[in-house]
Amino acid sequence: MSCLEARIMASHYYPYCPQPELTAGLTSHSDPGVLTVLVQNEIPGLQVKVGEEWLDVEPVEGAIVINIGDILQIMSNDRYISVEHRVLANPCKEPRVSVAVFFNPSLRDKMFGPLSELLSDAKPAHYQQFTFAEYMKRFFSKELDGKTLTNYYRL
Ligand SMILES: O=C(O)CCC(=O)C(=O)O
Ligand SMILES: [Fe+2]
Repeated sequence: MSCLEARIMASHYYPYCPQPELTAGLTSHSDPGVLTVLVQNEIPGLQVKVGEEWLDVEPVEGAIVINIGDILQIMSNDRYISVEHRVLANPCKEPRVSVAVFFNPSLRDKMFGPLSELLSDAKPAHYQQFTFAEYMKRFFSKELDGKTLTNYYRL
């Protein structure tokens, strides 16, 4: 099944923040789509949540970051787990810049859920079915707040 046809690019600019401890660059979230490809400049700030800990994703020249998104977690019935991440406010004088490309399904009215090939009596579905249109509407009407989208569709 194809599910990567719709690609959306978002650019982020994080200016110098003189009091970074008082705010956030981007609050904690996981990306809703299938995969995200991200490039960042040399200024740090991106963090991923591993267990209860936030770990820095150190910028590496020429490297790209690939995030697993929520709908891949759902389609794989939790075989792949989407990554919760956030960006700290930027304490450096140079701005932080990142460019993300989100790979999403293009069939907005098609039903999505765990792939039937992965399910059996021993491995029941962990998520309900939904259209991608309904799913994205829910994403855009909520806060960027951790993994609430996967939690909403979990059975
Ligand atoms: O700026 C970044 O490094 C992350 C951006 C991000 O998480 C997003 O666009 O979903
Ligand atoms: Fe993100």
